[in-house]
Amino acid sequence: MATVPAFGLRRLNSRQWLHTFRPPPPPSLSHSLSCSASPSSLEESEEDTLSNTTTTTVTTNPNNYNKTKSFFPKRGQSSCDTGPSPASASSAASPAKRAAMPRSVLLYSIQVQVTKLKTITPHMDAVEAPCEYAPHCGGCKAQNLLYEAQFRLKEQQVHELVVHVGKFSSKDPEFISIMKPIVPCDIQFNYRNKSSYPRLCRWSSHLEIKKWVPKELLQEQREGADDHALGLHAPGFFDRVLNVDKCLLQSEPANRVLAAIQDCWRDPQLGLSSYNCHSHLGFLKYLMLRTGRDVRTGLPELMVNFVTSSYKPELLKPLVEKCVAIPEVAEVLYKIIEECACLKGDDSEIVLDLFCGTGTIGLTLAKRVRHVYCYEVVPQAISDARWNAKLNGICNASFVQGDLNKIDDNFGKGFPKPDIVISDPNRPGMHIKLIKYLLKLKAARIIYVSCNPATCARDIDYLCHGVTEKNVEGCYRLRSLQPVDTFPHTPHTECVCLLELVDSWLLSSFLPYIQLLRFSSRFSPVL
Ligand SMILES: C[S@@+](CC[C@H](N)C(=O)[O-])C[C@H]1O[C@@H](n2cnc3c(N)ncnc32)[C@H](O)[C@@H]1O
Repeated sequence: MATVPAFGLRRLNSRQWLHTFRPPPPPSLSHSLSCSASPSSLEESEEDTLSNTTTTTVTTNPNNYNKTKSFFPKRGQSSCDTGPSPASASSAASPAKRAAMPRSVLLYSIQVQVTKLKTITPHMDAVEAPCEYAPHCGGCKAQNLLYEAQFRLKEQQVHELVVHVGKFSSKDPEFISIMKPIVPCDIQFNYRNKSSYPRLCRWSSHLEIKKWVPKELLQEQREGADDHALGLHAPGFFDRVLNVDKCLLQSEPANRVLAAIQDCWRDPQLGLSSYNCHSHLGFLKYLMLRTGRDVRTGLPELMVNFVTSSYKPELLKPLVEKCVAIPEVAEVLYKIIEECACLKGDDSEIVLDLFCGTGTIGLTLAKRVRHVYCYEVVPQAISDARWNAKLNGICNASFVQGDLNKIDDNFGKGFPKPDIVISDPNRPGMHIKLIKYLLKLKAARIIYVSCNPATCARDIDYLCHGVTEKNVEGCYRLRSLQPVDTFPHTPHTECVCLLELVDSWLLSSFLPYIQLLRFSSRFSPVL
């Protein structure tokens, strides 16, 4: 991922994976990292000038990128770099910023040390974050950026990655029709249907002994406030939890359940203790809220999952009684996938659904195809997928549990050649073994769904252009790339890419002409 919009600042994430697959990009691909900085070594007048600009240039060559760099520049942090070349200065910085840059920045290597951070002028797209926890939580860092600016940045990010990492030319006239404009999210809040992730992730709702308190509230805390918290991880701490009564991203019903639990779980009469991850003492560990819909009735459903250190369901009974359920689901992504699949609808096609999770994509398509073969590594997801198929009365879907990073030559023997492959990997993207397999399989169409535009760009590059270092030839053509903003106020963007096998693309492009030729030759002896 190239840049993350936040507070008018831009951060360049680590692109460690590039080391493994590609040589570093040429210097022309460097981007700039914006941060407020006061170089203490510069003269007074220059310091003033520079602190009024907002730019310090740091090259994004992955070899130079310091993985431990924090999201925001920190006091005392220093970075050593060459000043922008006249070329990059002219392209990367606005004329106003360029004019404000001291000459030394343009001509010499500089070391910048951050001594003071101060917002001089808010970014023109800055808005007030609607969530009271935004300054402390860190879950949705882009909340105080105008939503329109958020999704434009995401669109630009996908575009840049597809050009620089995917090596598609933006000058190619066809590229304009391939790159679709981003689909913004209709629901900018309350869209999240799951509010719990692995332990180290800040988005888990945790019950832990260590309550994290913002600095300004420390006094209040010392004056006897409760030291237990149910909420989200404080940024950068695995053992501190910021108490949260409401999260604007999770669904309204999930918030109502959270409020009901917050209301009573500390009641001493219930005898509930929160878990301490250091001493391993305590009962309540995690709370997971998942919003969904009953597939038979379409009625809303909310799953509330308490993770405890021991099995004592009777202790949870009072909390369970407090919980209510009303859901919300966003289905736009599945509609786009279905459109891309362009199914004939005559029950003749075979679909291979890779990384199927609980089978949602495959099952959405199953009623219009001959058979769907689905693969997934998590056994529980496979049994849920089978259950989903049963509930929906779908008999033409098979689910296989297996690790797609460890496929061997036998992979593919269990199903006929698919017409369409759906691949929806998690953030690391597809393993090279799977890419090689797909290039050998040569299905007519691949729909690549991705939650990480960087690995998506890499994988479509491999599928279309091959991997020279590995002697692999690409055989697909990118037909469309649709970014979808499924997670407003966070840096995440989903992409749905349609790739067509070059042979079948040529055939479908020239088929009308071939038919015309045949038709003409039948009626015209000249041809
Ligand atoms: C982005 S989710 C896809 C979810 C699914 N397509 C859906 O719409 O619900 C990625 C899925 O890939 C699975 N996965 C991750 N690594 C895998 C691997 N090496 N082999 C097979 N499945 C894997 C994850 O468990 C997860 O369910």
